[in-house]
Amino acid sequence: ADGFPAPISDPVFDPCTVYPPEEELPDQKYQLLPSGLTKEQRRKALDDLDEYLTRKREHMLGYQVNQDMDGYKADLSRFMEHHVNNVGDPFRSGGYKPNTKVVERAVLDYYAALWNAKWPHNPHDPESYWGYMLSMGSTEGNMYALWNARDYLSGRALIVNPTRPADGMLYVQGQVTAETFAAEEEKEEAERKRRNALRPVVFYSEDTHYSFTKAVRVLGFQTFHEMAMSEPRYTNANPLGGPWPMEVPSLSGTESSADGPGEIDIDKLATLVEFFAKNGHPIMVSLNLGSTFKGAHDNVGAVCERLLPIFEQHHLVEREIEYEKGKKDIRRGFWIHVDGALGAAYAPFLRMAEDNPSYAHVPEVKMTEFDFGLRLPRVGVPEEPPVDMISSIAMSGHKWPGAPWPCGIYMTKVKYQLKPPASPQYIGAPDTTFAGSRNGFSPVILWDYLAKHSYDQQISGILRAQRLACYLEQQLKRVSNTIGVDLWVARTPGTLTVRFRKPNPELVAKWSLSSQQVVMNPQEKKPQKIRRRDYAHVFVMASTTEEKIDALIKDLHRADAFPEPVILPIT
Ligand SMILES: COC(=O)[C@H](CCSC)/N=C/c1c(COP(=O)(O)O)cnc(C)c1O
Repeated sequence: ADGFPAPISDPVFDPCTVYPPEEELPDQKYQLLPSGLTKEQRRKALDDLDEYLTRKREHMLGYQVNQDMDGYKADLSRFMEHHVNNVGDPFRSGGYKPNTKVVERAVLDYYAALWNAKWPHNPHDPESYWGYMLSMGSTEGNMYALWNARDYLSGRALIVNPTRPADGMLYVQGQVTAETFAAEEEKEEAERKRRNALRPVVFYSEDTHYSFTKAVRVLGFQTFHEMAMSEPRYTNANPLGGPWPMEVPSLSGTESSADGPGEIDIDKLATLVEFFAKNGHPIMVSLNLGSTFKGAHDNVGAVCERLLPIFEQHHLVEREIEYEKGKKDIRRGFWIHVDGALGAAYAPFLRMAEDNPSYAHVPEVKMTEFDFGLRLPRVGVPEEPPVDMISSIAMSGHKWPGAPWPCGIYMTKVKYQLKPPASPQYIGAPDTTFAGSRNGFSPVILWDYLAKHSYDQQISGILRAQRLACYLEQQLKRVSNTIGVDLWVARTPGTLTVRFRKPNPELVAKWSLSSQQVVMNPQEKKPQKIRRRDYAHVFVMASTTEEKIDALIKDLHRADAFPEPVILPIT
């Protein structure tokens, strides 16, 4: 009608009638036209968006992301003038020169030092670290860890035959040499285990982030449950008894894991791992350091101490992988990954505070060792060097540190690093990361954050947050007593989040409260006897203040705050 070219295709119906209504930010305002928008329309739409985001930022309490943008705008807005792209390996300059790889390397070195890795990166030293900054959040880091572990444990070598064109890719299915199982009396049994030796199985707890379910699907990496269901000899042999659980059970609370601390049940993990290890399968375990809903820290140290003897017993500490006739490689048969999306950013500083009396920090629970420095003596062969137990760590940059968009770090060691499946000449660097084009702004954001916050400031920051989480828990308990409603207030010791009964939708939206429904009695077979609870949680981050908590508490005192029909009086 306005003489401009009409849209290539008209909408079959008005988008504003079907998309989820955001009263505070109507779709209408953001519809784009072939003619573009006038300056006034653009300005108004952007002003409204800015106002909405400002209001939400000031009230965001429900997710583990720091809202404090720490003045990045002042320092860094000038970088919006640049198209940066860190395509290719961070440690190779590559063909695309407008990149910030020098900054990315500085950030990676910083965390390598923090996580007790051998640094700087040296491609010729198997023990030195390798890593890269993620263009997504820890979903990418965890997915890369699963890919890394899957190919490492299944004996695959992505080799580029020097005589082939540089982008040649060849998967060679390695074989675990017969010597590995030579001690087995029964040859047929040894042969069966040898066949399993390149069929890895992954374990993670029921409190693990949903991105793992997605990642194992994408990668075709079998969980222990899927392996058990696909192998007839395993299907009815769950060592825990009864049907195989989908994930490793978490520790139980008074009734079930629903009201438990959110940590993995190490006894059950060990029993499940043992079952597959004794059948010859290599093992991947992912552990949470700051779990999604309860902020729980799996006891990484205790898990490693429990599993190493199992790995020793079933030839999973050192295995010979034969690529081609006579070409052998000694590899691990286990991979422990730490999903430190939230906690890998602050756990080192908690451990420093515990070890330094000047911080007068008496922890509710000591923070577990979790990084590349975690080494355990060999069980069967004490003369051998101790075993470094952790193979990879993922961390989000937008959670505890608080980047303005998803980003993070994946870190492993050169000895586990996949040879790049392709070496495209046109980027001038090996394609060792997950993404093609990679965010080059995130390294600058994290660099600026780390340049501004000394270790001392970071220690004080995490101690403040822990104290504030305790304050929040007390205040919620007081609300519960004052209004005479059981709000099921709970905080796992040492974590930054408090969970409680989900309030009404208006308050959930106002404070961006993340919520989750749990079944309190999952063993119950009669549907009418199943008891569910709707929980919300607040995460205390650097941007969380006592004032914000007090304002939330005030809202929770409102008569309509908890409209639940069945409100159990305090017993
Ligand atoms: C419900 O909360 C979440 O899904 C948040 C990310 C959203 S924050 C706005 N957690 C993501 C997360 C992830 C995925 O990280 P992202 O890809 O950065 O979202 C991996 N591991 C753990 C333990 C996580 O908690």
